[in-house]
Amino acid sequence: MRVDVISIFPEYLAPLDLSLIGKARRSGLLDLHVHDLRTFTHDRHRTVDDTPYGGGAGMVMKPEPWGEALDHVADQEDSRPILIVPGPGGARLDQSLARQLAAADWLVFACGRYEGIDERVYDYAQSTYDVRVISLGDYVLNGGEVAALAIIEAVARLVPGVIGNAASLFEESHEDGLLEYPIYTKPEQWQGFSVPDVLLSGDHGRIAQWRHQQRLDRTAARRPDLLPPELAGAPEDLVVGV
Ligand SMILES: Nc1cc(-c2cccs2)n[nH]1
Repeated sequence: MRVDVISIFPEYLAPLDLSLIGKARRSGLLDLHVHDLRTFTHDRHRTVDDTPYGGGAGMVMKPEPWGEALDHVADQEDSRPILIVPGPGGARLDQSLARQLAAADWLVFACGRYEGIDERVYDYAQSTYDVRVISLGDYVLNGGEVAALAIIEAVARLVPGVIGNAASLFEESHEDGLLEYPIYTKPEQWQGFSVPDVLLSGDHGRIAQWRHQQRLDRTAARRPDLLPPELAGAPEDLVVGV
């Protein structure tokens, strides 16, 4: 998978050199390119913003640098990339959308700052990109970089080979609609807390059943909205492993 990120703060994307994403870059699984939007300005002050037409607070990101940056990125390949513009007004990222994006060959991220990007950039990009506005949730960040990091991590870890043990992708929260079961490791006793006996039993059938029930209980307690319709609204003690 190829990923391009355009930002006025390219150093914000430095964490992508770390851990599993960094390893995927070095192995060639992830072809990541970060671009400084100011590269595509031509004035002495490398201006990327200006006052809003119609008045209002704050500044708007000028269309010209974005147009040049998007043309520069896209003209290196002949396929049609997905352009992701993180924003609070977009489609909310969830595991299903992350899986969809993980199937793409090429993602390009436009990280807005200030009050946002001139609307004509979204219109202009349509001819070359599949434009998507994606939100992390109903709260406002100062810029798209943090959202881009989150989306890239959620997507890249689903690319085959990025996570060494693919089995660990299953039974994660939201992978199949339920939250994950509690996990434990050594020591058996810690600060007066014990590991549940069933996990020490060696009875894999009982362990699987206990873990499934734990997932149902946790989902009923923390995210009842995720429960399947047949269980939605059932009192917690009746959400029995099905
Ligand atoms: N979910 C979300 C995205 C954002 C921003 C993206 C770019 C500027 S603000 N805020 N909240």
